[in-house]
Amino acid sequence: MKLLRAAPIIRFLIPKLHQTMSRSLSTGVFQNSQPLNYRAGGRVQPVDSVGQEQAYEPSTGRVIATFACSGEKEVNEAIQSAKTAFKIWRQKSGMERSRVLLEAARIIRERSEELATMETINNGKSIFEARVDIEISWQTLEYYAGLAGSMAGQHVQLPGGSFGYTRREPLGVCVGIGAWNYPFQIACWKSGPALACGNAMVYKPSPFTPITVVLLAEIFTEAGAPPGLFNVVQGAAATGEFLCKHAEVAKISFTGSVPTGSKIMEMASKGIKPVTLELGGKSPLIIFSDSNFDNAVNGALMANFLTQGQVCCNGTRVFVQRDILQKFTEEVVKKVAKIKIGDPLLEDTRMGPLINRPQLEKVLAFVKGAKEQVSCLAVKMVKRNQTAAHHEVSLSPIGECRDDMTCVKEEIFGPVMSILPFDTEEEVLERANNTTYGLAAGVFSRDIQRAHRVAAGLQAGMCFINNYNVSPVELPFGGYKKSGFGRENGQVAIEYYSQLKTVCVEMGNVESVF
Ligand SMILES: NC(=O)C1=CN([C@@H]2O[C@H](COP(=O)(O)OP(=O)(O)OC[C@H]3O[C@@H](n4cnc5c(N)ncnc54)[C@H](O)[C@@H]3O)[C@@H](O)[C@H]2O)C=CC1
Repeated sequence: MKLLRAAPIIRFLIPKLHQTMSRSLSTGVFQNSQPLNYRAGGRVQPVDSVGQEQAYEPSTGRVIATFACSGEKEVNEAIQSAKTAFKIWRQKSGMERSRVLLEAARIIRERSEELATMETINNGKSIFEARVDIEISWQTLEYYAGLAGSMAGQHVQLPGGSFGYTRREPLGVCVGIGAWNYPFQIACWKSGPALACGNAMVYKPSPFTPITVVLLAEIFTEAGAPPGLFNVVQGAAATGEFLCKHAEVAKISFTGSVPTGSKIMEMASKGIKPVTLELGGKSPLIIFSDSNFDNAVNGALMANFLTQGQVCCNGTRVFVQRDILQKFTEEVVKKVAKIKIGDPLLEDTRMGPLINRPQLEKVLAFVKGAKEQVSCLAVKMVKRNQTAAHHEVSLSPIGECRDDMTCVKEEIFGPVMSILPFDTEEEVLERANNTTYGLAAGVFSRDIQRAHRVAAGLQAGMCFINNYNVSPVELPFGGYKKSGFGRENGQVAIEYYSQLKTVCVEMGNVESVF
């Protein structure tokens, strides 16, 4: 997400921007020298491997870490480590778990500048955005710390003084598999509710971004979590499959692409394991001509260009009512031209490089295809450093698109906004819903009845009215249709990391029918 997450906090952070941040690392310096797997409360080298991966600093193209992908034995070691911790952790009261999560949140807050810097180095997003991600991360742990103490069942009176009650119990060892666009934040979105419910976790980050999640593991240990409560295995698809197929795993929570989500569901089905799938999107953002114009333009920028456009819930199909189309497009183009692209560790940069060369090429292919089909109103190509393969970004609001264009139908995962004209509410709603995805949607209008009516008609799990890409941890987040199922954030996430036991108590004698 995904920066669904950021806007209120961005406002909150602006004053801090002017402070001079003491930072020991600059671009082109960091080199990982420590083991990146974590189990039983410490960093370890994996006991076996299925190949090797390299992680890059996107802004320079430098290799910053080379690591072994964990094999079946190492995955099993991590799961056994989690099982050991689970036995201790599940016995703790909600308040005891809460204290550990609060302490972890406090440490993240204290180390936020260091964590944000590492996230920027490994992911390429601007330091400004990385700070927001870290802020959301500790807020997530605080929120679930708050819920941990109040998880409770129901008491139900039955005839003759008998009664029943329900207990909300943890699932066991949960697996988290994360994407590269929000490495630290996704790990907190999964571990926060999982640990609050009394589970242990084995987490596999994307091989593109292996660094910061290990810092999270260390923070949980420092905060007082039993050794093995949060473990990290590194690797790509093969390692992920060992995790998904392991008999002792109770649940899988995944963030990533639709094809991988489908494979994970298939593997989970063999063991009848519950899954939460947070997948991609091609979300619509509908702008009516009666909306507050400046807000609508700003909303469209927030919906498309955070984290270089690599956000699953981005509103990449921007439907604009025809009478304001030209003015809107001109204003967007003007503002896009001013976005400061550059070294992501510099304070005034708002857009860094894409995650890697293949992602850049994928985005450029979409832009090329679109240019052949429409007259692009603006395509800005930036090549900051010819020698660094990864250090490029393409920024493109593409004007007057049609629904049948590839760039309008497929998830690009880059800084490309497609602008589509529309005339009526009925027409735009039908076109907005004409997609196999359903993660997010937005509507800008001053007509409150219309705004709510359109939100009710949109087939998406997360709808915004007069804003876009804000996601406070208090609100559930997740998709409709091929964008997945299950929810992260909000109170409801507790239901996805726990199971309900019913206890039926007889206060009288057993009346046998035999
Ligand atoms: N929903 C979202 O937030 C995200 C969506 N995406 C979409 O996915 C595209 C590809 O990005 P990727 O990182 O390659 O996504 P991916 O779906 O291939 O990988 C996501 C995670 O799943 C793991 N994985 C891959 N294959 C697996 C398997 N067979 N079993 C278990 N785990 C497996 C990966 O190692 C990674 O940790 C992007 O271009 C974008 O369209 C990517 C990142 C985040």
